[in-house]
Amino acid sequence: MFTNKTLLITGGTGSFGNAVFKRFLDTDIAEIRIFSRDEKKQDDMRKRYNSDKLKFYIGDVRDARSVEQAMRGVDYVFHAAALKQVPSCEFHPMQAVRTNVLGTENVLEAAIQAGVKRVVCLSTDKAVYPINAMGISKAMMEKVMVAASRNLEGTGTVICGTRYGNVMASRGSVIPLFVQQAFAGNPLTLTNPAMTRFMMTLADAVDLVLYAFEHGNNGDIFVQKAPAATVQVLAHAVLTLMGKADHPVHTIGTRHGEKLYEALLSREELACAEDMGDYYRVPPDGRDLNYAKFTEQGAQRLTETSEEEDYNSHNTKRLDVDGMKQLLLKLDFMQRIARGEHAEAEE
Ligand SMILES: O=c1ccn([C@@H]2O[C@H](COP(=O)(O)OP(=O)(O)O[C@H]3O[C@H](CO)[C@@H](O)[C@H](O)[C@H]3O)[C@@H](O)[C@H]2O)c(=O)[nH]1
Repeated sequence: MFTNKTLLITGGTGSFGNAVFKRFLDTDIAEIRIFSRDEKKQDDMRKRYNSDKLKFYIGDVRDARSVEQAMRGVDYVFHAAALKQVPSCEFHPMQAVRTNVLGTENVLEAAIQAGVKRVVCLSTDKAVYPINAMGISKAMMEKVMVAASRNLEGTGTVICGTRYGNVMASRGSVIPLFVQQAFAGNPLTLTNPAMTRFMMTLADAVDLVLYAFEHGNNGDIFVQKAPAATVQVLAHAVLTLMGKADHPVHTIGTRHGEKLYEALLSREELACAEDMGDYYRVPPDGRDLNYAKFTEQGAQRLTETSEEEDYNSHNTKRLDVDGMKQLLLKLDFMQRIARGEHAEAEE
């Protein structure tokens, strides 16, 4: 299916990069290029997978030349390189602009120049109604992606995007933190018990990106319909699975730049989204820059009085403690923790 094809993954040494290349490793793809700044992780991957298909490119999406060099002869791109920590982007917003916005421009320009066939850009729910620098920079990344996709008719290049929410048990996230606090005999720290988050596994995130890869048209953004839970439910589910249902839990308050709930689609996007079963597809705004058209043609389905809501972690399917436990047990990490073993966070 992918004979003689070359795939490039920017940010390829990260958790997503690792998960996605494994899906391609056993196909007939000719080459998978791992592009990242991280020499050490590249070396670890080289030794660990020892595959002729894997090629390693040291570079930075901020450095257009490094991107152009890695892009030569590439057919498909997954653009996963990003600054994604909320606090660090909050303190260094221009670093988020350089990597997430300008870096994306570099990747897309290079991909178009090199005649790449398909590019999928990875975004986050934090880009919808953004309130922190990370989300704002990702929202701009999406705008750069959609704008670039407008000029591609007749070129053979398709650029589209995905948004996903929290990846359960990813490194540095709340699930491994709760587990570690419970092991250490410290109270679990809840920011706000009523705060909700979409719950997705890394496998779900990869499925979503591969769905976009297969079905995306220029400028489309795909999201997966996902369940959500409050952090209180999450904490109780983790503790019950560890056999520590009575472990103390403290409320510490909302952190800087955090929302009570996340949205995967804005109200305006949901109004024109195509329901594809497990996914929503949001096509780009097809109006051109002709001023009259842009200002006079409103979205048909949305009026000021329309009751249409956004798609968010408060109004999606809500998991109770049992449902949350079942979902947690899909994770290798949680299965091991539930058996009383030590486990590292999902990659
Ligand atoms: O001690 C803690 C830490 C976190 N939380 C809550 O747990 C939820 C998830 O927090 P966390 O795992 O830190 O994720 P987010 O801050 O939502 O951000 C994650 O999810 C984003 C995608 O939405 C990624 O871009 C980020 O890199 C990743 O850290 C939130 O409601 C937090 O308020 C607690 O209750 N107690």
